[in-house]
Amino acid sequence: MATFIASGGRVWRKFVKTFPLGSNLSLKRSPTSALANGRLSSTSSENVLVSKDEKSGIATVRMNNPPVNSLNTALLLSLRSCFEELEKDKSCRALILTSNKPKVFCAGLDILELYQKSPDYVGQFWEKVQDMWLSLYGSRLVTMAAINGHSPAGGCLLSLACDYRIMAEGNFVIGLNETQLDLVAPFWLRQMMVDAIGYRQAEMALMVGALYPSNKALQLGLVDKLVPIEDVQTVAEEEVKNWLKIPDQARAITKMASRKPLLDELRKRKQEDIQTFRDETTRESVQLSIQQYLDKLKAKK
Ligand SMILES: CCCCCCCCC/C=C/C(=O)SCCNC(=O)CCNC(=O)[C@H](O)C(C)(C)COP(=O)(O)OP(=O)(O)OC[C@H]1O[C@@H](n2cnc3c(N)ncnc32)[C@H](O)[C@@H]1OP(=O)(O)O
Repeated sequence: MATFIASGGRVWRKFVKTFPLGSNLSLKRSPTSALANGRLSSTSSENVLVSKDEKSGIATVRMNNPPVNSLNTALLLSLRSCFEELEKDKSCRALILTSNKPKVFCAGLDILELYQKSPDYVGQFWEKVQDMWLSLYGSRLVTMAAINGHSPAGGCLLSLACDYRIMAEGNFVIGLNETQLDLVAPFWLRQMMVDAIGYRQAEMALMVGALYPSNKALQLGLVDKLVPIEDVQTVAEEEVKNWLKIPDQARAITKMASRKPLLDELRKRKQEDIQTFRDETTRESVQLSIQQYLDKLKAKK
């Protein structure tokens, strides 16, 4: 039986303040997890579970927002807060982002946050998406997406913001399907897709809102490695350890040099991007498409 330290370090005490510890403090870990050998700190909010191996400095962040980890306001705030706290924690060197519920990594933005809401509300919501992305994409840490299930739209956004993507084999999809909802992926999301799979493939994928099965995603370079679902976490930990053989400072400076232009561009155009999102999302025809998409999701059952 592992012992969990809920307030072992500065970062965790802060978390306890931010997220009152709930009944899920006894974070479940895969018995094969390499972190089982280290000293583990853990804490939890209701929607994000965090554990950190003190020896290696590897944190695992598990999204825990049933049923499908859709990114609502609360989850976006928790993720951002968690990324920022880990960033400040000098002993933290890497972050593995995964789902506490295998089979769905993240279903993307919570569509209900975009449906029948005021322009001000959706504008504020979009700013939370931007801020969460800025904190993950701009992180000094090694960031690894352990994609243990479906990862459409905002789920793909989270994955693309990481340095490396390991996905579960099988019948899971990933991609930017925004146009299927009558939405247009913003420039910074489109750019990450171009950077990952190249201009032509990204252009086609974005236009048709393609969702790719994991083997096709590997072929395109949208993900970097495919493994059986039960091995996703272990392989992510092994991969992180390889990355950590590189000196942190040189790796982080190199990462920032390549990401700074896109980070700066969003910072500069933040208000314009919010305005576009507000205008587009609240358009009557887009609201109708969102309603139809929601109906289609419900009819699936
Ligand atoms: C620049 C200007 C413009 C800019 C606009 C730019 C926006 C760009 C950025 C990103 C946009 C987005 O992410 S838009 C979101 C896009 N997301 C998607 O298209 C994913 C939709 N979901 C799915 O495909 C599936 O749920 C999937 C993830 C594969 C899991 O399938 P499952 O069979 O396991 O689960 P389901 O039965 O489908 O779902 C369980 C319940 O969760 C609900 N649900 C599923 N996905 C949901 C979601 N995203 N938001 C809310 N609710 C969701 C379902 O309706 C069910 O509700 P009940 O029936 O009540 O139980």
